[in-house]
Amino acid sequence: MGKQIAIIGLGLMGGSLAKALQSKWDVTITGVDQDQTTIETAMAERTIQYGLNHLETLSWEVFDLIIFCTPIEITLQWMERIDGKVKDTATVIDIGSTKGQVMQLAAKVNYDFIGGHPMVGSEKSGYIHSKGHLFENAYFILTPLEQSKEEKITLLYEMIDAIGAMPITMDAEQHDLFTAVISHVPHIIASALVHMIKEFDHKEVLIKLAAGGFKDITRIASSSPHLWQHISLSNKEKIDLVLKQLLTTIDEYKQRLREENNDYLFTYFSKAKEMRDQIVDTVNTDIPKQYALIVDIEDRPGMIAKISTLLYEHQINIKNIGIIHNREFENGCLKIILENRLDQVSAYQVLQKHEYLVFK
Ligand SMILES: NC(=O)C1=CN([C@@H]2O[C@H](COP(=O)(O)OP(=O)(O)OC[C@H]3O[C@@H](n4cnc5c(N)ncnc54)[C@H](O)[C@@H]3O)[C@@H](O)[C@H]2O)C=CC1
Ligand SMILES: O=C(O)C(=O)Cc1ccc(O)cc1
Repeated sequence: MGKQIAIIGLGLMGGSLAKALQSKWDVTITGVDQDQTTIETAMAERTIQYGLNHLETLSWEVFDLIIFCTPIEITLQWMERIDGKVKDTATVIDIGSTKGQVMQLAAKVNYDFIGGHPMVGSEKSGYIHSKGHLFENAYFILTPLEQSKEEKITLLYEMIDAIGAMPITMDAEQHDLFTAVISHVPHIIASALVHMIKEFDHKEVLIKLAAGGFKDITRIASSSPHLWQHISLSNKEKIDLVLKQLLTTIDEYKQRLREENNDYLFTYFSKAKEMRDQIVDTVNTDIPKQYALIVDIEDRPGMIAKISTLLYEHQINIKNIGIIHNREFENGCLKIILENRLDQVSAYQVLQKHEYLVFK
């Protein structure tokens, strides 16, 4: 019969986790979501064996693993309400984007709660956008308490391995600072850049012209406002600290620009380039960026061969092809480099025609 798992919240993340666990582990999944259509779809697709549209009557004591995939404030409410209701051998986790608040509460409740955060997602939300291979090659952060039991951490390592992700352990404080730096503040800045447009005349023209860099850097401003409102409130101290540091950097730039300090300006951009190029290197060591396509596929044997053959049949030369082994903030995990722009466009069309999810 396998493990009895409850997944609370079957949206983008919960739906994806349910799909991944259903296909990769020996499990019986009960899915709970307030949205009845979500439950019906997940049942029809056999993502879950049992479905419920409210939490009040859930038999918490039957589950080996309970996973909260709800907005953080809902997770906090229910973490308190289930105290005394889960069995001793159960492991309870969440996958929320901030860890300070949940881990403070985890230290008080009388069951074993370990924080989790897969460092992958998208600007979309809801079950409709969920996919079983979302977690492949993504980092999955765990924030255990000092008293967390070894066998429960091991179980979560097994789960992370089963869904194709890579576990990293840290404490909640460190997690919230790191994510403020690499995720939360970048989301705030992306939205600030979009707001900046309205401060200037000819807004419509500016929007029309906003391509290239502006479009790249503001993609994440299209994320769920509800999600980011709650992430912001739930990590306000760390976000404040990081924003302060960022404003110091910008103020210094402004000052040096006024002084026309040429050396400073060059160093500003060259140091940033040097560091940004290193990030690209850790994501993928040997694939250059130009004429690239990203294909959202499952990381399983034969997929590269299948796509290479398809492009070969259409006389499209591949310069390089490889799996991206860190999917954080990426749309897909197979990266293809083409010889030239024409091949890039042709490959894009061929792959789309064969119903691959492909990004330029
Ligand atoms: N969206 C992303 O890219 C990522 C999100 N996360 C975290 O995952 C969690 C969920 O986010 P998403 O899946 O993106 O949101 P979502 O909006 O796609 O899904 C949330 C689901 O929870 C359900 N829900 C809300 N309140 C409920 C309640 N009281 N009872 C039952 N169901 C309820 C909603 O109906 C919805 O289906 C959040 O805590 C977020 O911080 C973590 C990593 C990435
Ligand atoms: O799509 C993107 O770029 C994201 O930033 C997705 C994301 C959103 C929230 C998280 O806690 C982790 C990842």
